Order: sequence, then structure tokens, then C-alpha cells
Amino acid sequence: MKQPFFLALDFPTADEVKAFIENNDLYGVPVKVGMELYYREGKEMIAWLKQHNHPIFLDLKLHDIPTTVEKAMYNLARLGVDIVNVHATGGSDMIKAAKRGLERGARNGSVAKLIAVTVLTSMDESTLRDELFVQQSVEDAVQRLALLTKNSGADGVVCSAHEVPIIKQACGADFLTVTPGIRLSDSTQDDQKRVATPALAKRNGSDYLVIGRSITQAENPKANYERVVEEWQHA
Ligand SMILES: O=C(O)c1cc(=O)[nH]c(=O)n1[C@@H]1O[C@H](COP(=O)(O)O)[C@@H](O)[C@H]1O
Repeated sequence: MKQPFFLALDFPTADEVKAFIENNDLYGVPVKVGMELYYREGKEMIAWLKQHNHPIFLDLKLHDIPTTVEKAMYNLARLGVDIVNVHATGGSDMIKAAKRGLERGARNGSVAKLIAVTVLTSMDESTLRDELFVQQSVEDAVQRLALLTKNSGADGVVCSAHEVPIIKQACGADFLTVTPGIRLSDSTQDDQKRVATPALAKRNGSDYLVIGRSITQAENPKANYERVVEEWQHA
């Protein structure tokens, strides 16, 4: 993979995605396709990105009963993307079912990696305590969900860069950590609560960054993309 960053293509239409990639000469970079884009442009968008050699993380965060998730993953596997995700809070039966669906639907023997969202980066301790009635710290909750994910046979987790060291300690160095909530030092935080710079994510041992608005909403997106590359290489 060119760079260990998934550029979050949070745009409403395929035309906007294509114009963005063209205008900023970002052909072939790893990308993340989320709900906003996928629900409108679906598999044609995925096919276009594959034609242009973009590694793809399809972020649909499945969370349902195991049978439904297995069948949905079977269908998603046929798209030939590189990474897909579920919510870890769906539990071990659901995560195992997701894995089965991916394996059954795999094409040409290549199975997409399965990762599970632990605690969304838009949440903090008060969200857990006051809204979800979870009394643990964010770190403890993330670590427990990471262990559940690993023991259910998935390849890694989505977490914030701050929790990477405790996850690696609990689940091993090979267990993938994919970290959104990445911000350049002069970017706005928006709706994210647990944010980190690319440099901090690198120092903490994050395997892949997910980065959207710091690049896509910037005045000069290409310059900000290069800043992320620079920070990552020199951290
Ligand atoms: O699974 C994800 O990708 C994800 C998990 C999470 O905990 N937090 C999170 O922000 N994301 C996604 O990562 C991207 C972050 O975008 P920016 O905040 O614009 O960099 C969005 O597309 C989110 O949907």
C-alpha cells in the first residue's frame, strides 16, 4: 500500500469523488468509502475505485443479528474490497458470523480483512457514563472490546490513536489498529472527541490512519495530504 492512510471519501456523489481525486492528483491512494457515498453510489463507485487501483476500506459498520450480518458480508465480499468493518458491540457471535460470510463470499481466494469498531472516536468518557451507562474508562472499554474482537477471529479494530499502545499490549503487535479522529495541528476538531495528529498516531504504533476533513475540506487538499505524509515519515 502506497501510504498507510485511508482517505475518507465522505462526499455525496461519485462525480464529486472523481473530481476531487482528479483535481488533487490522488489516483491510487488508499481510500475509505463510508455510508454517505456507498448508499448513493454503491458498487459502481467501488468498481471505479478498483479500476483506478485504490486500496479500499469499505466502512459500513454492520451491527445486526449474526445471520443477517453473515449474509450481508457474503454479498459485500463479492465487491473485492480490502477491509470491511462491524461494531464490536454486536458481540462475538456476530463477529464470527461476519468472518464466515466474508470467507464464503471471497473471490480468487483473497478474503477481506475484518475489523471492529470499539468505541467511536466521537465519544468520550461522559458519553459512555451518562448516555450508555458504561462505568469503565474509555481505555478499559476499548481494550475489552479489542480482546473480544481478537478472540472472535477478526483481524483488528478501529479505535483512537490514544488507545493503540494498550491494544497492542493486550492483543499483540500483529493485531491491526485503524485510527480515525486524525487532525492536523491547525484543523478544526468538528464532531470528533478523541483526536490525534498523524505524528502522535505514528508514535503510538497505529497501523493505518483514517483521515477525512483535514484533507477533503482544506483550502489546498493536496498540500494537506502531503503534510500528513511528511508528519508520518518524520515522526
Ligand atoms: O469506522 C470508521 O471509519 C470510523 C470510526 C470511528 O470511531 N470514528 C470515525 O470517525 N470513523 C470514520 O472516519 C472518518 C473520519 O473523518 P474525519 O473526522 O473527517 O477525519 C469518517 O468517515 C467516520 O465515519
